[in-house]
Amino acid sequence: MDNNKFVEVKNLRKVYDNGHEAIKNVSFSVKKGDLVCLLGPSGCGKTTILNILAGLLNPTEGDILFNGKSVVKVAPKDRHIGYVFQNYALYPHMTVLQNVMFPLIVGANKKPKAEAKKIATKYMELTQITELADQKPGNLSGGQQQRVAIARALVQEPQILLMDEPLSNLDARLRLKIREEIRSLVKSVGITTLFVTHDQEEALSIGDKIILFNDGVIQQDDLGQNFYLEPNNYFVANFVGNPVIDNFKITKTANELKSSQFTIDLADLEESRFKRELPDGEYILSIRPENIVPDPDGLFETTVDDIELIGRERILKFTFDNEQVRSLINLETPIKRGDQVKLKMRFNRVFLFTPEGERVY
Ligand SMILES: Nc1ncnc2c1ncn2[C@@H]1O[C@H](COP(=O)(O)OP(=O)(O)OP(=O)(O)O)[C@@H](O)[C@H]1O
Repeated sequence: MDNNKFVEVKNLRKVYDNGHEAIKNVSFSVKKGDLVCLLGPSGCGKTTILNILAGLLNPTEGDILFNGKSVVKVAPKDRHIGYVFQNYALYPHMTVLQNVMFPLIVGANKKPKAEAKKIATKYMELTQITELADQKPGNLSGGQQQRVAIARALVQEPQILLMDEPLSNLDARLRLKIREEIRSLVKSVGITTLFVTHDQEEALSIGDKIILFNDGVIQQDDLGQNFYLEPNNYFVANFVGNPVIDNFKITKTANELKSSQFTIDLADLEESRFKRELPDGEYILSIRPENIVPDPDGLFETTVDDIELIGRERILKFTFDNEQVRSLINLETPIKRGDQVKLKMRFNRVFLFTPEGERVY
């Protein structure tokens, strides 16, 4: 048994009946006990993958292995999976306790009622809903319903937990609280978890690793910090990070990178960071807003269009080639709207992409 490949997805493809190819040759693996976030914009195929893992959808091609064994032909109920749906899917006419016990009192492996109640009680304690046992779902808050759905998914002690945007119906503050609770709960139970979200901050905060998708293709499968520090391509660089990364159109010549307002000597970049030889031509230079900062020796001068306060920091906004660009500065720096500032780039934090999005530096 290879614990590094507790879940293994191999060359998965899904073409829906209408011909839409939602998943295009996707392969990844999940380590036993890890909480992995499947991240990506709406429509990128996250739910399709969860449904294939759960057995609710058949793949067009490819294989899925749990613990080294292919499950493609195994019925959903025999895959030992817990699924928490976006809308919780609780039974409205049942109490919380009846909802949580339900998976244990139906089907071939049903347990005696007393035993089912004992197990349900254990998971209701873990998810802190014991005192809600006799309530109906309609009387519960979103966060409480969420906990019931998680308890119900865990009672069968599945080997894998799938969660599809489980926090999307909660308000911002509750999302932060519940995401921490989910992480600590799944870690204490030790269950291998795949958690779908479109929210990069959520993924960065709870994922042991993140798999970022776009248009049915994996863009990066990595530790959270690497999406930030070493994005694989232009899409990743722009999807992850808040405020979003700054992009500048540049032209490369033999010795220089030239934009409409600044010129960088190629000798100022680190040779070892080039991923390949760069022919002269058009590229995109991208840099995170905290790495382009006011400095009297800056590369270029610009006017501050606007300033946004975000907690302990401020975002300076300016216009470059008709696009908005941002610089992240601390609260104390005495700069105000309308000021002229010179901005300097930390060259070792610059990325270069081809117009097609390939990272070349
Ligand atoms: N039954 C279906 N028939 C045809 N196309 C489908 C079907 N279900 C989903 N799709 C399409 O497949 C793509 C992937 O859908 P999926 O629901 O997996 O995306 P997602 O990343 O989970 O998005 P969201 O966050 O909006 O749920 C989308 O373009 C969607 O329109």
